[in-house]
Amino acid sequence: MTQVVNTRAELAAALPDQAEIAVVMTMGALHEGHRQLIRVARERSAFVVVTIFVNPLQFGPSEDFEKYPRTLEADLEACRAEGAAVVFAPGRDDVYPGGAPSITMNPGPLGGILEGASRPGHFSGMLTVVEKLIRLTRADVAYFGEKDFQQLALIRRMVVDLELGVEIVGVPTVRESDGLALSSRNRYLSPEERKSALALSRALREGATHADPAAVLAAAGKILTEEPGVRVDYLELTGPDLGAVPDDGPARLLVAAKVGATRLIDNVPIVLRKEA
Ligand SMILES: Nc1ncnc2c1ncn2[C@@H]1O[C@H](COP(=O)(O)OP(=O)(O)OP(=O)(O)O)[C@@H](O)[C@H]1O
Ligand SMILES: CC(C)(CO)[C@@H](O)C(=O)[O-]
Ligand code: BAL
Repeated sequence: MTQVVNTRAELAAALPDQAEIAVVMTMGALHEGHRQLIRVARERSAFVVVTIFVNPLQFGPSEDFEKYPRTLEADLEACRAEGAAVVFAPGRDDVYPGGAPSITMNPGPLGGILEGASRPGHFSGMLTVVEKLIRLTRADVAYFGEKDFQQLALIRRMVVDLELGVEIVGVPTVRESDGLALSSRNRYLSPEERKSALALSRALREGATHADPAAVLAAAGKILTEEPGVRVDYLELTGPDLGAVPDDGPARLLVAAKVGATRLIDNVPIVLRKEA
């Protein structure tokens, strides 16, 4: 039985004293990517809390907070089907009882690059709510998708730097059979735009067939520039922790682009090899 709670008092009353508590945080409009996070959490923990909250603090003034898809009934159905113990779907006042907080998280240098450069304030708002939700849910372990790779890296860093005492588990990106990374924002795409959006995953896949950094970026970049419906924000190769590109070994290839009015992100792991 899945219990649905809306206030922090109801949430506190629903949490167990003994069992391990796992949390999957979402902004709703649940898809197979979210469901995979819940399934992975359920494999280990009997008590999984799913949070559904469209956090105003992480949206810029010209971003899509108002039009972000809200599909609560279908989301609750998905949480029930995946065996969540509790769904916490708070209102704004339950998360920010004093109104917009005056003290927020500083994401540090890692928050200023890639997504952070394009979305000022986004990571501060994201970390602020994630820290709150970790405490409100009394989570022992929290699951996040690799689709939002920089978000995952920042959360790991926050948990270490602030000693939050919660385990963070990353879950590989779930894709459609044609490669498109599942995202709630895919709903914004027209059929034509959806075809263009496939260039992101195609570019990453093609890039990952190369082992030399320049060849990786050239191959991925070629596919993106050949797709007229896509405007690239960044295409970057980094270390596995978003640091410097290693000479060889694991790295990450990340892309962000606008398809029509919709901004999409994707990334893949990649293994670099020194040229002989
Ligand atoms: N395709 C996916 N595979 C695995 N995890 C995912 C996927 N899409 C989202 N997630 C994860 O689900 C959690 C909640 O994300 P969120 O509710 O923002 O969904 P989203 O699809 O990323 O939405 P948006 O399109 O707004 O970015 C995050 O940890 C996110 O990384
Ligand atoms: C982690 C999160 C739920 C915080 O609002 C959000 O950034 C998301 O859905 O990825
Ligand atoms: N999926 C990350 C949350 C956001 O784009 O605001």
